[in-house]
Amino acid sequence: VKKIILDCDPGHDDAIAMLLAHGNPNIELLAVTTVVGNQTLEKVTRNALAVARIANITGVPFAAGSARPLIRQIEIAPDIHGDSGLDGPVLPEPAFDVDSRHAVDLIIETIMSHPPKTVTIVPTAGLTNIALAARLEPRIVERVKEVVLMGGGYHVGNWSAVAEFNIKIDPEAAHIVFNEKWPLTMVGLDLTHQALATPEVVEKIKAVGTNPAKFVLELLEFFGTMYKSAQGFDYPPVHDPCAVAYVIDPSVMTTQKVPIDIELTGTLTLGMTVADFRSPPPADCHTQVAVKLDHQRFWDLIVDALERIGEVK
Ligand SMILES: Nc1ccc([C@@H]2N[C@H](CO)[C@@H](O)[C@H]2O)cc1
Ligand SMILES: [Ca+2]
Repeated sequence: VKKIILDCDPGHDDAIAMLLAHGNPNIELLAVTTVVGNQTLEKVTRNALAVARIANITGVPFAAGSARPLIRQIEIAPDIHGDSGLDGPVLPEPAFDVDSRHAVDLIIETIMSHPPKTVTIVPTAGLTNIALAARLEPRIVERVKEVVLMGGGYHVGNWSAVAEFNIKIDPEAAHIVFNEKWPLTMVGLDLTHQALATPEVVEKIKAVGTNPAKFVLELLEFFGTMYKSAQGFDYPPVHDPCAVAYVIDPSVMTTQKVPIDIELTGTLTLGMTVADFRSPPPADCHTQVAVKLDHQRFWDLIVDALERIGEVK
């Protein structure tokens, strides 16, 4: 079983990533932490607790983290996620309250209380909490098993011509995270733009026939409408579950070792994840990018997770 910390900003695709992590038997969700991104910290935290209620996630601490990027001004994404950050479905009242600890403290405590190389960090949002954790307790860098994040893109951008939202909203935090020597897998837009929720996928989810599945359908409906109007996609790319899917079964996508660094001073390129494919990667290269997704197997994992979650009233 893979033990993970999910650091997220729900967010339609973050919500589906949480359901996948909760429903898949190979994953143990140790903690869920939130950070400003798709919406304000308050909104994404409330959304995370609502998803926990919908999926009946219990016994897992949910802690709120940074309300702002390290240095820059807040950028949110209402054009895609709406004013609540999880527009579309009616959200229930949370079943439990957010943990009293700060997300950064919960991340550190979780990693330091488990054996070395047993906990995976799965960020699906801006990297502010992860950067702060590495600065507050540098020992987590050696101790984590790996970082598997949704973010960046080696040839694709969505928040600028060349930068992806999770990186660009806090590029200094991303620079810290990508330059620590922990094993890091970047599941970027190059990969996640293949994870389209096509009508066939929607039919399979509909066939599950439970309330959590209905919630996912309502998320995809809104997300799809906004993606069409804002970015001209016929079907929405569901980014964040791709990072969880890699942790579940690395063979669900191909990867390539490549040095990556983050642009901090470019006028046109701020927040770009610059992958240097030029020469064979150095022997000590600790980063890799995700390239090709097995679309069928990816969506089968999500349908399977929903089937295992079953009905929740
Ligand atoms: N336009 C847009 C902006 C932000 C996101 C969020 N950021 C990442 C994709 O860029 C995902 O984690 C998703 O939650 C998705 C689309
Ligand atoms: Ca996200």
